[in-house]
Amino acid sequence: MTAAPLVALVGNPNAGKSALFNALTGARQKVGNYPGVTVERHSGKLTLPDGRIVDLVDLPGAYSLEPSSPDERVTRDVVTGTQTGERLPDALVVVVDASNLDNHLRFALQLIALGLPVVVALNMFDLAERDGLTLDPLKLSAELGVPVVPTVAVRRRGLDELKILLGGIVDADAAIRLRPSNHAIGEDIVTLQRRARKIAQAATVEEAPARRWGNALDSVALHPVLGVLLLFVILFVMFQAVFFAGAAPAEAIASVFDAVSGLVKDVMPDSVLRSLITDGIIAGVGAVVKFLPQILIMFLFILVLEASGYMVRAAFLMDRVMASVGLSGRAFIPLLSSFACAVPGIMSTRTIDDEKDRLTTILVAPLMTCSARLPVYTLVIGALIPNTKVLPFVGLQGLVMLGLYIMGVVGAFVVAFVLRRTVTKGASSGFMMEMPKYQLPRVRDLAIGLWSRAEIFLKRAGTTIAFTTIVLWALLSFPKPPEGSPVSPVNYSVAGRIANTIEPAFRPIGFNRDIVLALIPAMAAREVAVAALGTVYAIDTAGEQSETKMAQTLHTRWSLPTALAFLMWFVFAPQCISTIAVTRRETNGWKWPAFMVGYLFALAYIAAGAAYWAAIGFGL
Ligand SMILES: Nc1nc2c(ncn2[C@@H]2O[C@H](COP(=O)(O)OP(=O)(O)OP(=O)(O)O)[C@@H](O)[C@H]2O)c(=O)[nH]1
Ligand SMILES: [Mg+2]
Repeated sequence: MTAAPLVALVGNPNAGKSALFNALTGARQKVGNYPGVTVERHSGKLTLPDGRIVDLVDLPGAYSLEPSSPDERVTRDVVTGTQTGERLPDALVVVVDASNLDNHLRFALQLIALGLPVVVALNMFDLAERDGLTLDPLKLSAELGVPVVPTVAVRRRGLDELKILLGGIVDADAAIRLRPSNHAIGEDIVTLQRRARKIAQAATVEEAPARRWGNALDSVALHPVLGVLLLFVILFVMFQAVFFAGAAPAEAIASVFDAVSGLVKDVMPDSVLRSLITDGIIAGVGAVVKFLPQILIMFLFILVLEASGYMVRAAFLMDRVMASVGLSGRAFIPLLSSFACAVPGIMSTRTIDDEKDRLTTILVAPLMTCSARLPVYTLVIGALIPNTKVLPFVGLQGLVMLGLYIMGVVGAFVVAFVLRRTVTKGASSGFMMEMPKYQLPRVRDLAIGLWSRAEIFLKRAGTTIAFTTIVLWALLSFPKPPEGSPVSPVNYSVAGRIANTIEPAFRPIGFNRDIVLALIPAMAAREVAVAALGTVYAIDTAGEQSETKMAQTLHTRWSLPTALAFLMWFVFAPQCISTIAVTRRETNGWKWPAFMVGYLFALAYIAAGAAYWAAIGFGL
């Protein structure tokens, strides 16, 4: 049996390769309206009209065959057959953006010159039409010498034609494989660019000056003052929405968990097993899951900003700030993805060409406030920061939350500044990123994006978080104090004793025993802190605790300075095993993850202490 033919999707960043890949294979690869979304190869299966199966790979976007960053290297190695563990593709689908033809044709010409069978997907044909650009695919095909098919990946237009053409070129019996013509491969960039422009002109039938509302939008979005203002307004609205719109659904989820817990208590006699189910699993997992609405609201904002094309504008605005601390403009998007989770953020640093630049970005990425901190922040802020309005529509809780996010960003900038002058010394490179076109986000894409986040979150709640909570529950429940003992069950337990031993080390920064108890299991994943507090209080109050009442318990047991210290700890502390693991993988060793963990713990301790003593000093 021969293996299925291998076809690779290649082209410039943001041409729509992943959108096409998803449409052809039914996969759900992330698409986003900015360059550098895909940084690894992904593969899937595609069925041709004649029933043959083809292995399709989606590759990271590249600008040319001379890679300037690790993700582009993957692309070059795959199409030249030098990637280890990967055979040379049998054909290429070269994806070009019809509305940005001369830029994209440059790379297309290099790819065609490799000599592999090629189909060109003239993608984003709808955007070209919107911009008043009329193209002639047949003319383009004649100029390039390969078949060309207009496509609109996101509306599944042109897919059937594409598959037919593909069927024609992936012929398993093709005995002769064209030899690369060294013509365009050896051609210098200027000649190549000139040829690309000529071909684009030849294929253009008409270019009507379209409405340039995008430009009008950009004159505000990219304005040095108005643009920054707009960015802050957007962020501000986002954090207010997290609190206002998220609160009611969060309470609804909490009351469902309470109801289930009540039901278990009604049908089961009081036993260790019942305590495991109610105090351990339901209290722990419920405490985390209730934050799902807030996390989804935050992601909805981020997804809309990504899909609309605004993110790259924000990156451009921040470029000057980034450069002043020695980070490259390209670091913006990895850092921004780290607001979701540092793991994909650190992986997307592969789009940064300079090694020192890239390392600095990796080292500061965990300072961006990831979504795992959201439950912790929301719980503590909700419990201890008064729900007052500073101004109409401006809630204090949302402001404090925004403040914590800003603290993380400022922390990252300061650390980057210091690192670039010490351990990762070097010059920073400038901003080089194409501005994507503005687009209305598609509901389907948003839904898929939200769904995949919800899946990741719930999976974590069901695995890592449930597991650590069960272990913690066991450590908190045994041994049991003898009947009539004055010592509380938690203090008598193994976990309580461990926490009481460690607690003195944390007393200078205002942490109480409950916090220390929550902190230890939260080393695995941050949300566990919330789950752990849920379990601690459930056991401590002999099951009287409920999800909906957790905030009240915190309110009575924690002082404001302690709460602030706790929040500051979470801004900085490196409590995430996955982040450490991905840093090891991306830096090929333990040196940098160890450095990262060390400096972050030091910062966390200092910041928490400073917050605690400052709050006491101000008499809070
Ligand atoms: N209007 C329109 N938008 C498209 C089309 N194809 C893709 N898009 C959008 O263009 C953006 C980029 O698409 P992706 O599929 O992520 O691009 P990519 O080529 O995989 O980009 P990288 O992974 O960064 O190399 C996304 O916002 C898509 O929704 C199209 O034919 N028409
Ligand atoms: Mg992609």
